[in-house]
Amino acid sequence: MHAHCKKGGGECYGLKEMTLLFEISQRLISSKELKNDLSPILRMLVEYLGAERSFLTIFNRNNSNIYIEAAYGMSQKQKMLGKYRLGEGVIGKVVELGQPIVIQEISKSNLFLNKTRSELNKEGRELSFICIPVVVQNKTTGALSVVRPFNPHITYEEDIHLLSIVGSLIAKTVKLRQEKAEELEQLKQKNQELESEVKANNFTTNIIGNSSKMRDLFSLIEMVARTNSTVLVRGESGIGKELVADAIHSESNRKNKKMVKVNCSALPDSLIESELFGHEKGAFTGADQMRKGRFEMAHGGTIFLDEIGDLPLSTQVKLLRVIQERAFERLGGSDTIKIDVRIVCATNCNLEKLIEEGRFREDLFYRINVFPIFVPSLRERRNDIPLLVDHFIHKFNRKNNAAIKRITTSAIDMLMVYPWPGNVRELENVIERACILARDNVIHSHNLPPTLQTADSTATGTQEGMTGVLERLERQLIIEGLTSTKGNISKAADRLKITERKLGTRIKKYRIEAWRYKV
Ligand SMILES: Nc1ncnc2c1ncn2[C@@H]1O[C@H](COP(=O)(O)OP(=O)(O)OP(=O)(O)O)[C@@H](O)[C@H]1O
Repeated sequence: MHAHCKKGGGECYGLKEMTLLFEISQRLISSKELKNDLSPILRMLVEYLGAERSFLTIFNRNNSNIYIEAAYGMSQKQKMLGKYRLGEGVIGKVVELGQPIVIQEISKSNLFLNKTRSELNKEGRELSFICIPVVVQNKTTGALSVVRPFNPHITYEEDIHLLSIVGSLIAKTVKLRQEKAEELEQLKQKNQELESEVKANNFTTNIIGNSSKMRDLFSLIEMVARTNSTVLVRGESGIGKELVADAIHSESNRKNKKMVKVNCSALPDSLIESELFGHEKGAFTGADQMRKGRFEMAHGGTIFLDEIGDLPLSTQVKLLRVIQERAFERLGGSDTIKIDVRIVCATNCNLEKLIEEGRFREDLFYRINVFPIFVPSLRERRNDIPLLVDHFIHKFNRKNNAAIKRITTSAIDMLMVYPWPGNVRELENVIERACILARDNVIHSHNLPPTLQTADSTATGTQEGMTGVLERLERQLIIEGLTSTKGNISKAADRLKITERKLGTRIKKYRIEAWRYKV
């Protein structure tokens, strides 16, 4: 190397540099740890060259950022500051062009950005910056830089030559670091995506809707969630009242505590009290152990009382006391239990009418009606239908590992005009059924249930005659009855004001699959 030295003098490259290269290669051969830390090599470079600092930057191909991977002679803070875009400053240019760049006197250079905010001269002596690309398989993986006092005895070709040899010695390690960093970056990105998915998985992604009515609903939920007020969620069946209750809990500061759900209509009157308030051992025949009730279980959290209109009058009195005093006794017990619980109730009943009929206590009504939230029916927000359909197709695909891609315009048209007595629940069922029937991963109008087929789409029109039209109407009414009672035949018969037997024969006649409406 001495032979290449263009200028004479003691600072000329020579044996010293040969020794440096030899030592670097020795270190690379013997140490596995260098894979993790390149700074010993940078230190050697600085020491042998009498340089100020040296650093290695790596190019991240995922985001085109170049950052300092290892350095010697720089603080941690300076390292953090050393971030460059492809083509930005000296380093960005070296990586972009794959060519070395030398800046003789950095204090006079425009290209030298000094992002790391380092000194631009050393005790009055100018500093030079030499940067070479680290190339692996013809691709620039990073750049190796040295900042050292300006030395008029050394030509820059020599600097570049020496650094290029060091660069090729460490190239493999740099490549590994690059891959690792990119992998890390990808994981970070994935993590961020998941995090935002979880965040986005807040109530507005669970409760689908973009109509103004739904947006109003979202802001009501947000407002009330933060308080401890009792909430009454009202609206038709299958409309998403339970989702609203979930949202109130998950948006509240009780979200890390339990949410206990009780369906007041699902429990026989004889059991509801012990279910809600618990019982002591021996409180009644069969009570061979003490059992905590749902209110106790919900302590610190939220209790959701669904179908509150179905609560027997005797239990209503007790509930009133819980709401007023947050206190109760277990069945058969005398100790008063105090609880801290947020109460959310829901109903699809006309509570005002129940009060008139003496089936619901007026005082309880006022206690639970502190903050009523009305959930709009699907008919009132038809423009949400396409969004909901997409959501349910996605949900079905995920659940069944299916690949339904789309729904035809004519099928969507049919969904848009249907009155949806069973609301979103009915729409969900219709889409699930259509997904099962879809043959080419596309939902067509013929995959939708007959109730949705209009005269136009079935091409019957008035030709079917009065009996046909009446039968269709009868069938539709039965389906609506079943939908609104979740497939409960006796309740549906009640609602349709016909006997259960009569409803049974009609269901058979029209080949209605009543089980489909059970949820
Ligand atoms: N806005 C919505 N976005 C997404 N899914 C919804 C929406 N509304 C309802 N659903 C879905 O419809 C079904 C019925 O919802 P939910 O049980 O909350 O209704 P509900 O009003 O409580 O009914 P009910 O009064 O019969 O208890 C659920 O599967 C729910 O996930």
